[in-house]
Amino acid sequence: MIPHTEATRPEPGAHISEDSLAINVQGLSKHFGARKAVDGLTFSVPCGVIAGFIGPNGAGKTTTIRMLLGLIRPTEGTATVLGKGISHPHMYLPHIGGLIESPAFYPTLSGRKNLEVLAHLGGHPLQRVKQVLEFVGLNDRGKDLVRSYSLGMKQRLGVAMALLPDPELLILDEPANGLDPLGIIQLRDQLRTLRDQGKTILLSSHLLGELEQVSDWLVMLNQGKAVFSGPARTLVEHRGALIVEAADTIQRDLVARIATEEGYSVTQQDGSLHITCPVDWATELKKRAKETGATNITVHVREASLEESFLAMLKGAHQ
Ligand SMILES: Nc1ncnc2c1ncn2[C@@H]1O[C@H](COP(=O)(O)OP(=O)(O)OP(=O)(O)O)[C@@H](O)[C@H]1O
Repeated sequence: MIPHTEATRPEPGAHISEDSLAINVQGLSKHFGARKAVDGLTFSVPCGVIAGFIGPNGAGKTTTIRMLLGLIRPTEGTATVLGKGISHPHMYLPHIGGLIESPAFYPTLSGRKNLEVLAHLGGHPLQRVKQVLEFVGLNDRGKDLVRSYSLGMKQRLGVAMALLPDPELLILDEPANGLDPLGIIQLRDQLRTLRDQGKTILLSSHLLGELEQVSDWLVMLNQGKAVFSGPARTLVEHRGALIVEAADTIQRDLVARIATEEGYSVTQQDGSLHITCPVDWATELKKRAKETGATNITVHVREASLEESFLAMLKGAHQ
């Protein structure tokens, strides 16, 4: 499997072959009694991207991650991680690093010692401990006992733990938990560095602004199902808005009618029309406006934020 670099990272809409997928989930379900935590979930993540994994509380993100890490078995469906089926996690676990919920440490050992113990157990070279401590910015606190660490420092140590095996794929569940704003910026840079080394990162977070800045790929979950899986650009471009200024009310009404007939929501704001639609519909709108005689209009394109896209997706708004 060839990891994607800056040059080979998939472009929006590019066809992605199955063997270039780091994660491929097909119809995966996990039921806890009558509760369907994950319900026929299908999505994929290509190699070499940072994939944001988002969804409201209880959407099934952690349950999915637990299945991908081989911690629980699915009720139905299949998935592959690095090309190997999740029914045989020992085939791929040595190549992945995971951080899920609050990682467990030995509180009475130092951060460095915790990593040394894990390196020993996992058969990783001891020099990795220094490298990962430096990478997460904990080198000068490495000698301190973990029980004296702040929440953010424990999160950093958790990321260091996940990096110990120099994994091809990193699965991080809420890694920004407890990090201060500087820590979040540093984490973002660290993730980009790892991606640029060719690694794939699946990252769940409630901080949509953060995910928006760092994700190449997005998987959105709601009630155990994927409501979107694809390049991040596609989503925000698709969910944008057009702000139309017209020379007079007749032309404005003509434009409003074209958009309404197309099924898009149209509102008036400060004398302009606000059309919620894919931003690439601007060309079609201008053409049709001209045909109907609205020749003196200006169309501004406004891409939606990830938050707006996410909310619209959850409401099942017109695409
Ligand atoms: N072991 C379990 N037993 C019973 N129900 C569970 C179990 N684990 C998860 N659930 C339920 O499955 C659903 C999905 O939970 P999950 O933790 O996967 O969601 P999540 O998307 O990670 O949520 P959050 O963003 O709040 O962490 C929830 O309704 C949860 O209560």
